[in-house]
Amino acid sequence: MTLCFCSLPRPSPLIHQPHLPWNPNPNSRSNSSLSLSTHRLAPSPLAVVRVAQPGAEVASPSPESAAILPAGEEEALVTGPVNGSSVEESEVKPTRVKKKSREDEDSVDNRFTLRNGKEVLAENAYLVGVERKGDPANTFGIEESLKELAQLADTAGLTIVGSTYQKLSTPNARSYIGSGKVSEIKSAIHALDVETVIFDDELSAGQLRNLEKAFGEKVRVCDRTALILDIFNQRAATHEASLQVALAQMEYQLPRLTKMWSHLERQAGGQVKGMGEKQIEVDKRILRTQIGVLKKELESVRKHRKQYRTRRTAVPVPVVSLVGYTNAGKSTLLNQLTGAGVLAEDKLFATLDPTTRRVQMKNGNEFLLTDTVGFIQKLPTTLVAAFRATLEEISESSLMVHVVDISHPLAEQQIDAVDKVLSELDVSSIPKLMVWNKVDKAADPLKTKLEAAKRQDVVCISALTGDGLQDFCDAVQDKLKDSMVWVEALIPFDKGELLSTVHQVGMVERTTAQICSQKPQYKPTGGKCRGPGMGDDVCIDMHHQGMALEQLVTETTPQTKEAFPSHASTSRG
Ligand SMILES: Nc1nc2c(ncn2[C@@H]2O[C@H](COP(=O)(O)OP(=O)(O)OP(=O)(O)O)[C@@H](O)[C@H]2O)c(=O)[nH]1
Ligand SMILES: [Mg+2]
Repeated sequence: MTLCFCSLPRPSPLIHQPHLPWNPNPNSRSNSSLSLSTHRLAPSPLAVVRVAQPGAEVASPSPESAAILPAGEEEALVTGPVNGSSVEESEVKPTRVKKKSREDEDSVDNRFTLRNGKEVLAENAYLVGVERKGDPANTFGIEESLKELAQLADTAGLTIVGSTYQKLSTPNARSYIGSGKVSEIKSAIHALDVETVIFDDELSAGQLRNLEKAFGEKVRVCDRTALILDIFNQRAATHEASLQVALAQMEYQLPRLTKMWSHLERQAGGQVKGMGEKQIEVDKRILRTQIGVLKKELESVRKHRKQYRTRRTAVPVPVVSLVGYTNAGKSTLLNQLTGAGVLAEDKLFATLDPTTRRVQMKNGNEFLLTDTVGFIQKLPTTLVAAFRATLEEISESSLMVHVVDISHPLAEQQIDAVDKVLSELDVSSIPKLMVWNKVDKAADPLKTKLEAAKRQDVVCISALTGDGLQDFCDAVQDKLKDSMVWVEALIPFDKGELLSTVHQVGMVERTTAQICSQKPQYKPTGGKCRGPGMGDDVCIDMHHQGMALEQLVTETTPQTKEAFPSHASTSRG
């Protein structure tokens, strides 16, 4: 007889697939929730994207961006998809383009860069920040925050031509920055041919409007939130991600609709003011309806996703989710361990959709590893709320692995920013393991490793070179064990096939020969217990959590439903 000991995972790890069955075509235009969109209400992307239309060189997604085109002789009206994201046909809006001379065409051609398979016009962007004196929440420091904003702008396809910041105790209610700074930026706009001014903090509708007035209507003004939303919009590749981004954009747009109408007012020479006010109300109502429809659709996507994951819980393999600051190396780690081949690049928000893959450890144990969307400081709350379905992957995992880019000068601040977002999610009860990644890039890798060794719950790795991955798997296994309970169980000799399942889903601690006659309480009802000399039964001791073992036996081997669980004695370990 053989007595073995193993552990089983938390009872409800939910498993999912990266591409959901109800989304055969991620860029499908059949999303009914968006059909209410009118061209005026659709959030306008920041980047200008080239469309494949004969005779049209550039399609501008918004009236503002049309203005950035070099002055041309003639105007033409074309329709075309703005940026290839999942928008409805009805959203495809007429956009103004200019027919240009060959010289103009060449110069515009040179400014297009390829972003996520789309050609994006690299507008000249100028960055503006405010350092709030004595603000304890401002852990990043204004220069670092602006550096990150520059990275975001680069990811969105913009060209940074300059930046500035101002120290203020409180931002100006009307223009966010002081009037002197506004004049300084106006000069920079002329000198550097600036087309977009991006503010590092979220601006109110009034501030946006006033700054646009101050800088002139050819200059687009936006904030960090709009930039992040725009990147998400560019990157959304699945139906679910597109829905979530659309919702976040509409929520962001709702209080800012006045800005859009004031633009039209300018065109009409201020003659339609009263009508405009009425129109804003109508627009807001339409937008609210759209938000409601989107929320409903997302709720059904969520339910679908949940049902799908529940079906996969028949074999409760633990799920480990990778969380962390954007660009920390989560996808690289998933690729190294599983060969998933997901996109990993030196850009912010490379990943939007979660991907789950099975990790097989050397000792035969398995866990599922889920790559998730990265976080960032000042992450728009609308985005966190809209990505609820995606972020549920984290809240339903057995273990969270917080991946940190330890070579980054602001690693500590990034850790705090991630913890802040996590505190908004319902994940405080989930065990956490911290991984210091990119140790190969650290100033002193050896010192960093020694520092990690001193700390509990920290593993030092290089996802790129593969250094420390075995330590990582061991640490994951140890951590998973913490969330399991100890179970001692007898497997009847003639139910030996259960052993492989038990090894797969639990952690076998010990295997011992056990003579049934000495432990009559383990005598199986379904199997035949053999006495000494007649054969061995298998008695296992394992960690599991309550129903997991019952589920395992019930759902994977119904014929042993009566025999196995009734002979497993459980105790919290
Ligand atoms: N030197 C070094 N570079 C790494 C390591 N891990 C990841 N990188 C690089 O860091 C960049 C970002 O890696 P990703 O895996 O895309 O990062 P991520 O956390 O998935 O980023 P998001 O999807 O944006 O949240 C890529 O250029 C990787 O090659 C590492 O251990 N060492
Ligand atoms: Mg990633």
